[in-house]
Amino acid sequence: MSNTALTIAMPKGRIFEEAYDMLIEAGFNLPANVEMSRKLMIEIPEENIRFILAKPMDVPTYVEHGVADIGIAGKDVLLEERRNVHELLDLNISKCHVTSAGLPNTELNDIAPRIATKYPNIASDYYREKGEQVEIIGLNGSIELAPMIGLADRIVDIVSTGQTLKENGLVEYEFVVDVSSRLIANQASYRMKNDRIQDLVKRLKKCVREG
Ligand SMILES: Nc1ncnc2c1ncn2[C@@H]1O[C@H](COP(=O)(O)OP(=O)(O)OP(=O)(O)O)[C@@H](O)[C@H]1O
Ligand SMILES: O=P(O)(O)OC[C@H]1O[C@H](OP(=O)(O)OP(=O)(O)O)[C@H](O)[C@@H]1O
Repeated sequence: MSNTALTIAMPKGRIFEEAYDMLIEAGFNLPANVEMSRKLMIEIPEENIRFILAKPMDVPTYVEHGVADIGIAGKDVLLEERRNVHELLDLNISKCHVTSAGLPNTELNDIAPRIATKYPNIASDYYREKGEQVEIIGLNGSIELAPMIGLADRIVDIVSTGQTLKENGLVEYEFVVDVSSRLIANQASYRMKNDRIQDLVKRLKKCVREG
């Protein structure tokens, strides 16, 4: 098999640790304490692979533009960003779901209820498919605040343990979509570096935990 260079975009933050553990298990000799350092590029010369550390939402952008051949991204990010990338493998890590939530016992009576979210595309797709007209209010984090202080009637956001909703007195209303992290590839790299990419998929597939 050829030893063409591969660039892999890894998300910093929440997914990083689980993805790192999987790569180590798959035999990639990543250095320890990567996340503690401020380095944004890590080379593994013996594999001719380099890793770039990116903001989770930016990973599909690097991959679509071909500056990374491969990336790891949450399904939420893929649905929101709608980038032209090839989805290779469900890594089954960083599992959570997208939901609508709000204050308990509140009906949506308004003509266009306000939905606060950092996923404007996922939220508008969801309500459009239901035939409901809504006003989307874009936020970047602490989404749960929005119904508590009267900025929105509902939020559309990630739920994992449910602790954030609970601690802020909110309840789930509607399930939107399941989320886990996926291995993605640039469309051209997938064709041109297919041997290398298939080898990577094979190695990681062995490390995917079901359930
Ligand atoms: N509470 C959670 N539990 C499990 N997985 C989560 C949770 N929240 C988010 N995720 C998954 O992890 C990915 C990255 O989340 P993370 O919070 O690290 O990034 P982010 O939301 O872009 O944050 P920041 O803007 O702080 O970098 C999300 O795209 C999603 O797939
Ligand atoms: O169900 P839980 O286990 O409580 O997790 C859900 C929380 O995790 C995410 O927030 P994050 O920690 O990324 O912070 P953010 O408010 O900056 O988005 C998400 O937006 C929820 O607020």
